[in-house]
Amino acid sequence: MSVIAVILLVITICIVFIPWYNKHRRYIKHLERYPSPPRVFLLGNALDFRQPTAFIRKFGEYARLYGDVVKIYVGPFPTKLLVSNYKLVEQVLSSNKNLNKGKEYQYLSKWLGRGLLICDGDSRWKSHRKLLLPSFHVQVFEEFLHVFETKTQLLVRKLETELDSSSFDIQPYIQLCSLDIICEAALGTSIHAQEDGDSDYVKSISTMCTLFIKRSFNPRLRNNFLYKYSDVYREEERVIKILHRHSSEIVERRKKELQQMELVQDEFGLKKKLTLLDLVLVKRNDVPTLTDIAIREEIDTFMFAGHDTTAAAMGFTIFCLSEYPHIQNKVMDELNAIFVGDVNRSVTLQDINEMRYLEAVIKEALRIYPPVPYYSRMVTEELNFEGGIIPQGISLLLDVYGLHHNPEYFPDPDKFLPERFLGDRGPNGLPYSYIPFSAGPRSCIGQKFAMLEMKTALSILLRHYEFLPSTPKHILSLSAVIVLSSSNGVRVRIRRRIKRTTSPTGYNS
Ligand code: HEM
Repeated sequence: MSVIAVILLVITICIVFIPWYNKHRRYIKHLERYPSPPRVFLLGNALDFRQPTAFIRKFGEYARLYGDVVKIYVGPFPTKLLVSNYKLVEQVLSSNKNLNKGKEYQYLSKWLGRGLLICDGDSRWKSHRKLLLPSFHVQVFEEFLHVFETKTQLLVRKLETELDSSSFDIQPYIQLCSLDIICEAALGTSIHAQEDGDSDYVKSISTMCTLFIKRSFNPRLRNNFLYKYSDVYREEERVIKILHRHSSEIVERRKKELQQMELVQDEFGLKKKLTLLDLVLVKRNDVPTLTDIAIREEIDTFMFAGHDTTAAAMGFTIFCLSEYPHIQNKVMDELNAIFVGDVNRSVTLQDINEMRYLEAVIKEALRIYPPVPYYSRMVTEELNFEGGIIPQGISLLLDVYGLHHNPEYFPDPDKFLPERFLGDRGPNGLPYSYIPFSAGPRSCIGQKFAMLEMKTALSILLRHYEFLPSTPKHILSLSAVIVLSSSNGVRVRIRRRIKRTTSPTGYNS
């Protein structure tokens, strides 16, 4: 190697390595007071997260052994804090600062671009959120009830094949139903996921989630340069093409249809055949950053953020109901009073408002099994917390699962007790201890949509079927692949619910 080459190498090292090293030394200094689990040289704690099923167990163990703010190393330096400290969670979520998501979210950026979920919390995010918010108004949702209903009726028919099974995994059924719902409600198009679960689009969504988790905790794949030479990268390129082609085609088709439609404008834009995409298309001229690509990104975001989460919540709610028959009976009493024994009557918004106990049941299932068990925020403005500093560049991993299972906030945390949610003030008067939809400025925009979808779908399913525990008893193996799932399925048994003959209303099994 020539002298010049050596000098250039030294200069490069100085330019790249020294600032990088200094930044991380700062982290070490400021984060000194937080404990950390034992780690491996250069790899840090990465080896603890080779399996998605390890997350819940490992994070639980970290919090138990090291406290409610734990330093995590992914590589040679600390980059994350696992946070289940109520005060810090409140400080982060309620603030208008530090609205950027953690670094891991970038790994979804090829798919979701700068869509609402993963974009930085800047003025662009603010204007898009403001524009999209009216699309999630309850008045708009009345249009979606029909979609929720027809897709759930199809699910009811699909489940008939399981009537004789001693147990089966209900999750894939619900997942496809939820995908059908979000596609029809968000895009106004039917992808017939329940009829063709093997479609490339459906499979690509699930592959993307798996690739994301592979990258998040693998130091080699986290490096953008090395990542480009991996199999994971090639697989990602393949599925992204499928996902983008699908949503772009739909956006283009819908744009043409809208031009041809005779529009009757109301305060939300359209009166008939309203979809989330229509609402965005109608309002696009108000926001210059809402280009064709940005619209596709928002639609991809709805697809991603809106289907797996809701499916997980419904699957776990059904599992809880199968395990707690007396609670299922209470839900049925409520449904009997509302539908007066009619299995087929359509659900109205008025009915939904009356389903208070079912709502408490769903909320309690969201507590025990939060569909997004962890989410993260990047510290962009250093935080003052308990007399110390959390420096810029650190990612805060908010431990929703840990908070929801903390006996201090929820006595008997593993018990399914919907009654916790029947009062007006929430379960304990501590709003940041229960955050399945996050909270504050970047909370879930689809929360009301999801609750409406779940209440409609569950009220239909429960009028048709009784959910029973599987034999032998099924123990869930929880796995956090962005969204909480059970790696051995969500197994239950079903029995057709028969209308009671002794009483004018109600059902029996
Ligand atoms: C039970 C169902 C759902 C759960 C548990 C859930 C949970 C969450 C959580 C925890 C966040 C914050 C994530 C973070 O900070 O990284 C979030 C954000 C978001 N959710 Fe949901 N979600 C659900 C359903 C939906 C639905 C149905 C939609 C759309 C139709 C949706 C769209 C979004 C969007 C766009 C954001 C980003 C909001 C922003 O940053 O401004 N979600 N959701």
